[in-house]
Amino acid sequence: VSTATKIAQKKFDNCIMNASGVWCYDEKELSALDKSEAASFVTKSGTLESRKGNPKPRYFETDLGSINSMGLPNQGLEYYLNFVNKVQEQNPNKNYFVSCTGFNVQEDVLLLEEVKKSGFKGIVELNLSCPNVPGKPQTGYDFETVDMILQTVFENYEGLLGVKLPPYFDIVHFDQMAKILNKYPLTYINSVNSIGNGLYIDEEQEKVVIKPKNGFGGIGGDYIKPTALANVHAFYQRLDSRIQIIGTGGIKTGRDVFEHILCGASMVQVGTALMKEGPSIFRRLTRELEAIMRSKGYEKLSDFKGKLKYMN
Ligand SMILES: O=C(O)c1[nH]c(=O)[nH]c(=O)c1Cl
Repeated sequence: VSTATKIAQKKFDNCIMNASGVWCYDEKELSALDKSEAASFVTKSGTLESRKGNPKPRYFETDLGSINSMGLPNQGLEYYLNFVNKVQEQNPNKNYFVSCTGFNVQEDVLLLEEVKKSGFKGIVELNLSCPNVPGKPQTGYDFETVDMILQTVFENYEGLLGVKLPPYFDIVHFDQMAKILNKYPLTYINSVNSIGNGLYIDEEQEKVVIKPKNGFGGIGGDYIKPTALANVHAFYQRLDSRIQIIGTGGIKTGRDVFEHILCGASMVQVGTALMKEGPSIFRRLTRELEAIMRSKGYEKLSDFKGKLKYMN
């Protein structure tokens, strides 16, 4: 049987979805994702109460990516749980994600109690890496706190739960974080969030381009793909195989999807490029990935997942 026929017969499970924060603020945006070719969707990170977020302009697109300092604007976790529970009922064969984030461990526990009370059957993404709430550090860079949060959260929460991590830039930090993560019954880790506190400048006006934090914001897009691939692969090398990896960062073509999977990702999420192109991007990325797989004779993701070669 020809390779092409084999691929046609074993269409791989779609593995592409949105990154939290992009095209997922309200029911309208989430419904558009649900209608698209995306494998699933994740909501904007919900907090205990709804939030307006930082003053605008707080998002800016560049040729190579984006800078954002949204400040966690969201409708509140309850809104997202109500909506996703409804959608989940209509599509039992899809696994939906709800993202949430507290400002301390007590809030994280309250959020997960709210999830449990709502009867949510999907996957929770605990965001440990928002870089844009003035005065709040990125939890993911405080290893002891991450350990304490996961220990506390898993004392009571039995559902499917993953964590959204910031990018790390030090091999010892990969070692230390993996050691902590391997202690817990995590469904997955999502690596990476934006690279925090970058600065993009309008040279003509000699000015920053976003209002919050004197122009400092999280960087996404082409700028961060090498960092994202390194984080995905570093955790792939270190985590128990029971913990899946969602790869996020710098994805705008089928090649980028292929590279994230080659580094060990089981699924990928698209942020900046989705913001630029809209939900039709999922059809394009799926087609481009299929073409690459066909040209290499791969039938399913496991044929190449994590199989990045080193130079011997
Ligand atoms: O400013 C934001 O809302 C934001 N922006 C990001 O780039 N990552 C996050 O996790 C969040 Cl929560």
